[in-house]
Amino acid sequence: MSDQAQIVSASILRVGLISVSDRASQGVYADQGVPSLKNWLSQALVSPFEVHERLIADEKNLITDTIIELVDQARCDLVLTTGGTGPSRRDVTPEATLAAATREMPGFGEQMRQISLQFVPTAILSRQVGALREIDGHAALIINLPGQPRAIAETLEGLKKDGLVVVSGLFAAVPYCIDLIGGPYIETDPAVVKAFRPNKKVAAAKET
Ligand SMILES: Nc1ncnc2c1ncn2[C@@H]1O[C@H](COP(=O)(O)OP(=O)(O)OP(=O)(O)O)[C@@H](O)[C@H]1O
Ligand SMILES: Nc1nc2c(c(=O)[nH]1)N[C@H]1C(S)=C(S)[C@@H](COP(=O)(O)O)O[C@H]1N2
Repeated sequence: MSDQAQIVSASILRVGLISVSDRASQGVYADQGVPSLKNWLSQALVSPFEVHERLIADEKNLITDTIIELVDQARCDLVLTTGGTGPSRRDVTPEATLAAATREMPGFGEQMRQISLQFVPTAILSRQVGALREIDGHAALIINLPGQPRAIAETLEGLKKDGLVVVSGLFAAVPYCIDLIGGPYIETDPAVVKAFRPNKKVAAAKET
């Protein structure tokens, strides 16, 4: 690992939240995507964070532009999208995400489908991806989540039984990923999701 990757910042985590929904963006139903994401983050994160919210239609260029704006202008370290990952013609969030990305992080999509299979057999219909957008002096992790509001907690938190983790939630890997791309140090409530950091040097750097 490079020295640069060891650098951790004490600054606030900036999170972009994008709800991708034709009907919620037209007011046909109230958006539950962004509120569910905010609610989950407020329970899971014990370190400071701020959110930048967007509610948009399932339009590929609009989704790509919104991700780019949140990373490049708002300087978000993490962008979570919800909705538009399935096989319907209007579901274009994965393609739009990859259009904004510099590198894909295939493990996020793989793990999300593993988790979701514990809840619904239709998990394999989600084409959700994880990716990085890296620009001069800044980088962000972008993760697609399914549109069903309940899927947000399911995929981020994973499956627990009698207090034990049966399938690890994908957020367990997010803090270390943010460390590695030079973002702020994130701490979670282990009762919601336990952050896993294999490299003790990063944790030690944070304590000094
Ligand atoms: N932002 C949202 N707020 C509330 N419920 C939602 C939202 N997005 C999706 N859902 C619910 O989850 C289901 C699956 O989400 P999906 O992203 O496939 O939406 P969809 O069927 O393409 O419709 P739309 O884009 O109009 O929300 C939706 O049919 C809807 O019941
Ligand atoms: N955890 C979880 N994952 C899930 C679901 C769900 O309810 N919970 N729904 C599935 C279904 S029915 C579909 S079609 C795909 C794509 O959903 P999206 O288009 O709303 O993103 O996500 C799948 N993944």
